[in-house]
Amino acid sequence: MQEAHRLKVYKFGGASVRDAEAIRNLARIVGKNTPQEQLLIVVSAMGKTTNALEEIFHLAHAGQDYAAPLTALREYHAGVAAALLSEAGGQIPPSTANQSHLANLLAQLCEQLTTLTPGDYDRQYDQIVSYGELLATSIVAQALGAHWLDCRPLIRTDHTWREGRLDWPTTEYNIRDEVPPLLLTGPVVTQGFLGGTASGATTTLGREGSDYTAAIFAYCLHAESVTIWKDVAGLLNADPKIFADTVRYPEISYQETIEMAYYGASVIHPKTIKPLAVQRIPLYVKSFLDPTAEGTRIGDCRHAALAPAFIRKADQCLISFESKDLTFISEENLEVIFGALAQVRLKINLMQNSAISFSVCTDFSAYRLEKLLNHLRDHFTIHYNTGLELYTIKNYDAASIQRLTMGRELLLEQRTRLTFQFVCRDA
Ligand SMILES: Nc1ncnc2c1ncn2[C@@H]1O[C@H](COP(=O)(O)OP(=O)(O)O)[C@@H](O)[C@H]1O
Ligand SMILES: N[C@@H](CC(=O)OP(=O)(O)O)C(=O)O
Repeated sequence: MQEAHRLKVYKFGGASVRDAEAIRNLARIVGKNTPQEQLLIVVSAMGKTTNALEEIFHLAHAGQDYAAPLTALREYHAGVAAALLSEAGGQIPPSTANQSHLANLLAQLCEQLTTLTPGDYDRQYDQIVSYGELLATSIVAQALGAHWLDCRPLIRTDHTWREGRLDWPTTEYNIRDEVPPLLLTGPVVTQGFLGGTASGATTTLGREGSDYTAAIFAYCLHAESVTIWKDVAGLLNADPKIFADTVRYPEISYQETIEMAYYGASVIHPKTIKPLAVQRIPLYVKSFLDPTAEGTRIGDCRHAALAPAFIRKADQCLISFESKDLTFISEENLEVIFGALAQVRLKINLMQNSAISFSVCTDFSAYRLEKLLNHLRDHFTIHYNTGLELYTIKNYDAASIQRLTMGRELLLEQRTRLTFQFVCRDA
């Protein structure tokens, strides 16, 4: 077995491959690599394709007409592929094999949509929504003249549809067996977000899970570094789409980053950091709009006190459970509540206990909430509020709390030495 030395892993998300010009920009970034460096390129679905596929799947599963969004999706991908070929000025050789690869994938998607059956929503979701990454990588591999690698037989997961849990030993064995020889022949392009079960069904790793895929490959191949190319200057102290006056962290530790991702900083998928930290592989967050700019280095470092970080999680639900007979919330009650939350797969973002009531803040899902109520309404009196926001300030000070809480009615508030969190109504 050959070891991949001096391997870099690049991850390009939806925004960086949203149209032909974006893919040409990607090709310029990749072209800066020296021949001594091997490159594995992980690519997400183009633009908002995953949302479009979710909508198509939802309509198809409900037996409704999905022809219009499916046509739009086909034309979008075929249009980008055609633009890359026609405007390549001879740089990208048209390959019949690759053109038919894309056409085959589109035909497979159409075919699979006609075979959906009632029920079994999450499993069928994965079989359809995964086409976003398959299509995008087909186009990008063609544009780069790179090898197209199907990651699904390599990244082995269990049957937790829409959030496949990794079988690390099998995945590591598969990747180390298959990928190093391919890397010797030039850049390899593969899909983010996808995995496969032992029986060959497709799984997905959770929305925005392509960053995690990059970390999985980097871990298994002992990569030198991972770079995720984003539309921002690096890891900032807040999402610039929500907060004004953001500052960039030039360097930040794995631990700070994992906490920011956990609290909801959507720039990095929360599962990305651990595999990299275990092997001390640095993670660079860089701007595909300004590729030579410094960006952020995430690694094993010590740094001075960081500027407070502001994180908002929207679309939250606050659920409170009260014992029906004024008995205290006990460990036995909590066991029942936690068990039910795990069963319906509602994740706790914040929790608080008082004498006869226990409150949890979770991402809102009407379907999962209904299932939870069915499980627990005989045991507890349950109240819930939807349309809420959860704010977290990491490394807070008085001024940052004042800035964020001013004029807001707080429904729940909690602070530790370094973290201040509150739930309030959606502005
Ligand atoms: N702390 C943060 N620093 C930088 N960007 C952030 C932060 N929190 C949220 N974001 C958002 O993350 C976006 C980039 O992540 P994402 O949309 O997942 O990229 P992609 O899908 O292209 O991989 C930015 O456009 C920004 O709005
Ligand atoms: N395409 C998937 C996976 C992903 O990670 O996408 P992005 O890298 O664009 O966030 C999603 O939208 O959830």
